[in-house]
Amino acid sequence: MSNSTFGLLPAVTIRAADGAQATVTLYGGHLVSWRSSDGQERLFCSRASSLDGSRAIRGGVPVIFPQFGARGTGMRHGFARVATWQLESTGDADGAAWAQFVLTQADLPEAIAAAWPYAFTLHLRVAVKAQSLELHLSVHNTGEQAFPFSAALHSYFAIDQLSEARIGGLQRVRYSDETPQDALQAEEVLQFEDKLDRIYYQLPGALSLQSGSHTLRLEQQGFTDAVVWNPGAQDAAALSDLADDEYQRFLCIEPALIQPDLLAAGAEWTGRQRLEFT
Ligand SMILES: O=P(O)(O)OC[C@H]1O[C@H](O)[C@H](O)[C@@H](O)[C@@H]1O
Repeated sequence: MSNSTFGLLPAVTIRAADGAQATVTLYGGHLVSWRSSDGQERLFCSRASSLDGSRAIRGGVPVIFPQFGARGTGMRHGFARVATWQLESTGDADGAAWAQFVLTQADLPEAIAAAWPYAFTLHLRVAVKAQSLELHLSVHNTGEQAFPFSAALHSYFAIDQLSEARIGGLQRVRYSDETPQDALQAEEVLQFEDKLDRIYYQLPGALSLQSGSHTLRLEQQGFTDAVVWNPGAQDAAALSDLADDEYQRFLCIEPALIQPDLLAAGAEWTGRQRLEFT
């Protein structure tokens, strides 16, 4: 483990013995870089992103908690991605390097804590080895009152070209988008070249993302749903923290728990994702 910086943000870099590495900024508990053991950067981060703690990082893996998007009365996508986490522990296990980060109610600025007055502890564990990455997010209700929450890992994967990327594992899965009716995906492979913003519910199994000669397998547990998002040309142009052409270079595939779950006092929820390139 070494301390580093990413832009102006303090960060922690972990390295496995085989060369796989990951960098997480304390701001957001945000995984900003994942290099598999072949040295390839697997995550996208916008060259126009703020990297000074003034707003969420555009890229990497933002942690979404306690609300997804505008589905609630709180901050868009919640406060976890703009709060400052702490490094709790690091280590090695079976050739993997890991680091665990923690965020509690006490770490929140007063106004945010007042607007969401529940006692909680979030843990994010990041582990890398060879061609794989494991992310564990847990939510612990440390208070005496139940609270509802949604959560997601808003991963931005680096791809060669949007129009050529292929997502598998979504056939016959129900999704919602901006149209009024939910639909079932007919195609075996999802391929698109401009804006797409869908929530797929109750995934039956693993997903795959093929880009160039690489195939990424995505497995998730605890997170029941997955969001697939790319802003496309027009929305990308309207995002000040994304360069106009950059939408072609990433795809967000986000393990998510969209319908708020009610977490009882003392209870804990864990969502896991395992990513592996083949
Ligand atoms: O711009 P942000 O707040 O980071 O949100 C970026 C995107 O996140 C999710 O993927 C949503 O489904 C999109 O509707 C949203 O545009």
